[in-house]
Amino acid sequence: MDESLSTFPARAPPLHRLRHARRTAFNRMFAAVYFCAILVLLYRHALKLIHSTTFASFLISLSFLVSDTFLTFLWLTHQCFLMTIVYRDEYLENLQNVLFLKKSLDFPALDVFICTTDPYKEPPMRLVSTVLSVMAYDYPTENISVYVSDDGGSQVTLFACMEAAKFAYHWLPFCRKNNIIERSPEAYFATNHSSWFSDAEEIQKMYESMKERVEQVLEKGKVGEEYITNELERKAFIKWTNHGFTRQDHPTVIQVLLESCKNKDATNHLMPNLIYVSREKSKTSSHNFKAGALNVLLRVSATMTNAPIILNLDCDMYSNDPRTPLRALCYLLDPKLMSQLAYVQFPQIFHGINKNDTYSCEYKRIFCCNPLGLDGMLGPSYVGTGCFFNRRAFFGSPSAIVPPEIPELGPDNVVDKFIQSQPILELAHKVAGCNYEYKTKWGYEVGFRYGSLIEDFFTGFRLQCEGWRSIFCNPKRAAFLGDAPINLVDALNQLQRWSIGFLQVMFSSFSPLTFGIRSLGPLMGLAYTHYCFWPTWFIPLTLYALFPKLSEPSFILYVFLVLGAYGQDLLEFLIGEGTVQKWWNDQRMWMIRGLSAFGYGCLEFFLKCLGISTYGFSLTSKVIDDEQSKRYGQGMFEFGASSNMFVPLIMAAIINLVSFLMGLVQVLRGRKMEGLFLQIFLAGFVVLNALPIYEAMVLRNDEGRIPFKTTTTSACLALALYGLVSLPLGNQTILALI
Ligand SMILES: O=c1ccn([C@@H]2O[C@H](COP(=O)(O)OP(=O)(O)O[C@H]3O[C@H](CO)[C@@H](O)[C@H](O)[C@H]3O)[C@@H](O)[C@H]2O)c(=O)[nH]1
Ligand SMILES: [Mn+2]
Repeated sequence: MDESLSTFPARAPPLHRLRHARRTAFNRMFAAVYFCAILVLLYRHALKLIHSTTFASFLISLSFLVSDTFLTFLWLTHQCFLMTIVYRDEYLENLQNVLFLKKSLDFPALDVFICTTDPYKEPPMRLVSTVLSVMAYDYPTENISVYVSDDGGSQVTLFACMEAAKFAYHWLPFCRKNNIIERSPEAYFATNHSSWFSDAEEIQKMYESMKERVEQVLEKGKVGEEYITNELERKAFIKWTNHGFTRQDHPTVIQVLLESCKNKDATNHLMPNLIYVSREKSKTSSHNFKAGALNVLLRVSATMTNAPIILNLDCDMYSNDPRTPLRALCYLLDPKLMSQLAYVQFPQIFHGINKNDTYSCEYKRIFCCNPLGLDGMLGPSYVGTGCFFNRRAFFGSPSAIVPPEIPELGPDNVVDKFIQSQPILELAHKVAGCNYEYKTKWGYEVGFRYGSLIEDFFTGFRLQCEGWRSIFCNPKRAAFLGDAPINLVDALNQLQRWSIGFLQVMFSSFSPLTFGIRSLGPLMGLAYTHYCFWPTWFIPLTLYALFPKLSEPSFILYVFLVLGAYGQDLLEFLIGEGTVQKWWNDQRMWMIRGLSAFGYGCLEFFLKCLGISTYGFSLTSKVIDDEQSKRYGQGMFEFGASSNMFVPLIMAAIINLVSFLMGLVQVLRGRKMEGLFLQIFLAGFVVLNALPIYEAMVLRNDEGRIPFKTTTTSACLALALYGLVSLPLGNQTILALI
């Protein structure tokens, strides 16, 4: 397991260390006990099924057996995250020695891919900060090349990149001289550090004036004459004036904004390469969203720099620590690991999350907890950003290379011409064309994987199936920081897209073992959703079928299973530096997602399977509205825009409230508590979770409240559902309730 320590040549100092978490022993024991409990439960369900006397009880027993078998499967898959939890440390100080031993005295070249799509949803200034944060890495600057992919084909984005290039002239020396840690200018100026350095004020002025220009251009939607400073720039922007240049239909635009062998900064240091790429688009071809963009960058960068190491970032994920590439190198340069290692994944960490993370957008499990467990096995999934790749991994398994159609794109090709030379630019344009991949292996066997809306997971999954491994690197100081959605609609839209992706990964790569290990983890939420929400669609039905006597062993089993799962989950969450309140919001959000985003995602997925509809990539908005952000800070739920997704949610909230109140009335009327306990307990639990929903339905007047129309629709549907469910059950249930 500990490949780093045991196999390192005696002379070489270690680059990293691996530690096993002590809690795995407990996890394994607990899993054994829990599994026995599940088996007993399933056995009891089976017995009930065999001995059922009426058709209704047969159906109910069957549904319990089927759903609990499914849950068992989910539980089993989740165990992969808990059985082999590992932690890692890196020794950055030993890197130089290792490079010396390898006789390659310089650090390997690094190509950074940054994706952006829509300047109105992804503010260009955010992109500028992300770009600058990597350009200013503590790394030989001439070895860094930053490629920006603009899927929006927007001149505003190109303008922002040009501004970033000009600002870098001052920013890079400033960071170097003052040893700044926060190298995203936006993040740096947002804190109060500026007064520490004499030149900080001046550079802040430059930053503000750049910001003003970019925002003015954004507002106008195009780059006016007054912003163009030379002929080269004019030539670049002329492309947009061509007839028929639209976002969905335009030729490739590649603009080299900085070339390291030519451009120097204010202190005469070399600058990194900075290249803007907007791939060709046409309405008639499929573009494969982000993975499509990344594959274009993979080829364009191969023609220009072909660095052996690639860092992929989303436009809003700035680098928060200038030594991050060195950290990744501790693995990527490890002689014993490197031939098998496809990528080093850092967690996605979000800033600006409110105190208790109302929408549970930290995704601690997906991005922090689960990868620790996966790292002990084949390695973490690739999550789309903050990931350093070995370029070679995109071209077949570690043992057999799959050559690309032209040798210039191969991982071993050495580029010996200037980036801006005619043949290089010609080839770069050619490989960015939208028909280039036609009848090739790109997207399936070569490059980033196509076919799902979370191509990221798919890509990592494919690499692991090919025999590569990956590493999870989780330093104390967050390596990358990004924005999370701050309203419910955005948070749910994001998850709807993910859930479609998970389903796709699941169905297209079915192999019982890997299937669970790789892709189902996040769907574990369904398990909790099931336990808590099984009753809310069928309250009367469930109560009828559930165990009226609290002393029944099945009931006790259920309590153990529910509390056991919840308890272990809470523990894992707290160990991951979560708080109880955050955990509470997190479990609430799992229920909410189960009732909205997951449901709609599944529906969309099956409609697509049946060929009825198709889906797109609804981009997560990164624009922050002040009022909204204030309410977010106060921890209020922001419903805002009316969305169908809220309907099932509000229905569940109403049904549970009614059920809870009815239960209470029964108790007050003096009925025996025993039969009602479950109703009151389960419905009460849901009611407690749904408090912000009731508040947003009736008590609030601000923009974030639930639209009246959504409330009435949901109430009517809830009534209809109640009628529908009570009908076939007839008097029995009604009697049971009265
Ligand atoms: O056609 C497209 C669509 C999206 N993107 C880029 O993809 C990135 C992620 O899009 P975003 O809307 O921010 O998705 P999120 O749901 O916020 O992102 C999470 O989920 C994605 C998968 O759905 C992952 O790729 C991301 O890394 C992860 O942060 C952004 O940089 C986009 O610009 C493209 O380049 N082209
Ligand atoms: Mn994002």
